[in-house]
Amino acid sequence: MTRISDDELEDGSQKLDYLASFRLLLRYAGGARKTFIGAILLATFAITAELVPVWSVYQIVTAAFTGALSWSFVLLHTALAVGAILIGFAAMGLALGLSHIAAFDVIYRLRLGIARHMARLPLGYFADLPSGDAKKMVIDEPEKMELIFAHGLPESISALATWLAVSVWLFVVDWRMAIAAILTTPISFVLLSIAVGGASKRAAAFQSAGARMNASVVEYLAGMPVVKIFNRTGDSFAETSAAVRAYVDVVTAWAREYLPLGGAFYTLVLANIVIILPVGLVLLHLGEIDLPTLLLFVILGANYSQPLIKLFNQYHTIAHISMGSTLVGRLLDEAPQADTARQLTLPDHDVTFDAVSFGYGERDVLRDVSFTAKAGEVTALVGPSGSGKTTIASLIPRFWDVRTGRVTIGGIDVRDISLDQLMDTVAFVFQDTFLFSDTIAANIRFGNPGATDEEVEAAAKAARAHDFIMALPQGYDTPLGERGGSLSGGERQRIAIARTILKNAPVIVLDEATAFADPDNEAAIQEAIGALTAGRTLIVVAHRLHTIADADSILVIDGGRISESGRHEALTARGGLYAWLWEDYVNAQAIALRPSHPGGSKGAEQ
Ligand SMILES: Nc1ncnc2c1ncn2[C@@H]1O[C@H](COP(=O)(O)OP(=O)(O)OP(=O)(O)O)[C@@H](O)[C@H]1O
Repeated sequence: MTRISDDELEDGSQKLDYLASFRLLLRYAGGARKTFIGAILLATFAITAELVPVWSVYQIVTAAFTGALSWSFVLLHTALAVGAILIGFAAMGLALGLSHIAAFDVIYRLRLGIARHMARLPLGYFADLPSGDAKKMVIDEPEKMELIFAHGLPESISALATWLAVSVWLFVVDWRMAIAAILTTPISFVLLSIAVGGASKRAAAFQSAGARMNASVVEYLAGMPVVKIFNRTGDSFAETSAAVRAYVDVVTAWAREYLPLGGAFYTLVLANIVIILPVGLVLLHLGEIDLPTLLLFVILGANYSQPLIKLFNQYHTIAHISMGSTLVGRLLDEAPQADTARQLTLPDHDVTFDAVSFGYGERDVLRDVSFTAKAGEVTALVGPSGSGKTTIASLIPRFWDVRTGRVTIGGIDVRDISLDQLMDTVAFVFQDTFLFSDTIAANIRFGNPGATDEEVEAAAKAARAHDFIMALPQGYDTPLGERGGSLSGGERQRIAIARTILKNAPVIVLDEATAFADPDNEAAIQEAIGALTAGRTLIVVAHRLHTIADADSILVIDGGRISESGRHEALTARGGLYAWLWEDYVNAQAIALRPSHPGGSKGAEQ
């Protein structure tokens, strides 16, 4: 899984992988490599050009002391200084332009790579991935990397290159003064590495506290109806407020640990004047250096470690972004689902499970499941909650792959059928119907983008959805709210069935919703399902047992195994688990429909 586990989050000692973003950069740089190198060279040139005025002053002062000063000399060096400033300014602008072009190129490729990779992961993976996480991976995290790729990288490398070049120059001018100028730098770096080490240990806790705070606020807002109905506003807000407090605590602890040493670093890096000046004055007094050299070190030496501050300011950006880049890296390392380009002709559309075992992670859920759902028949999966019915259904379109055994369609292992062909062959109606924020017609047409208006309407009629659609003010052109929120649950499911009818897939898997038990809707949904059946392999995960009393085959799932199978009459007569489930169901229905419950089954749902 790409999410950082709770244990990792709790354990603040998890170290940051500072190179995570750079690894992604190398992987997706492609043709942008040259542009990046160009940007770095230009930025180095620009920063070096900033030193020309200092060099010019040094030359003028030296000339003044040696008696070689002339107006033309001063003018030449002034012109050089001004020219260098202008050229440096232009070069830096160009460097940033290039680094942005390269960064957006890499981020575009990275986003595409993540999206392509996600499309090749088992579909079940997304059931476990909160939709916010998916967006974070594709949109937000790559976006943040722009700060590293477009700014951090060229600025850091050019700052380091410039610092090294100036160091060499200072050593060439006078090695003793150069040592005096550089002396505080190693000490300040030792302090910084201690500060960074301490802060990086808290990085995971920092990220997790931030993520929890966000999640808590979003949940608080999203769960407002439930919070209000149960009158838990105070408790619920207390939890959100605790999450915000926890974040503040982590940030404060981080700041307390980082700031003293971090502050000492910034002070020391720029404190070399306290060494340069006394050492310089002694050497001047001894006649070892001349005044221009002392001035050069005072002007240049005192500030020359400034680029290093720029470099280490990037540390915060990199630390902030590395955790996200690590998650993106882990997502990209998830094994994709094996696929084949072969287009096969399936001899028939019988679906067979052959000694299938499967589990989520370490946990076994299905054990040695074998059955055949015949084309043209209705096969029902029934059993207690959590017995594995939905899991069996989800192995058919390869939402997950089996652990052992095989699932076949027309005798061919689903893993040998291309994913494209498999998706064309199998339609899956989910318990939780997903509708897009688009018109009703567009939602139905999603099953077959080429369908005409007449075909869309015919599918809606077959799904018993046409009448309620026509009763809406804009009919088929009625826009739906987010996730179809403006329709009732039963209406949403009939739209989903219409979409499936239009898809016209030979194998249909229907994970029956439990929630829509009001009699009108139920009868309509039953008729809609009837329309799906003709000539197809229909596999229904059934909760309301009377809906499958006529099924050609009923498989009773218990603890991940098939405990019984047969038709309704035979199974009820057998007196086993199915008979018990049926009796239980009939009793529950009788209670729900008793006149003392005016709301009927709806009342029972509350
Ligand atoms: N994505 C998942 N990750 C981990 N465990 C899962 C996942 N999906 C289901 N499970 C577990 O697998 C077992 C079987 O779940 P499944 O949804 O197949 O049961 P079910 O018979 O369809 O239940 P219900 O009738 O309540 O829908 C359950 O214990 C469930 O907690």
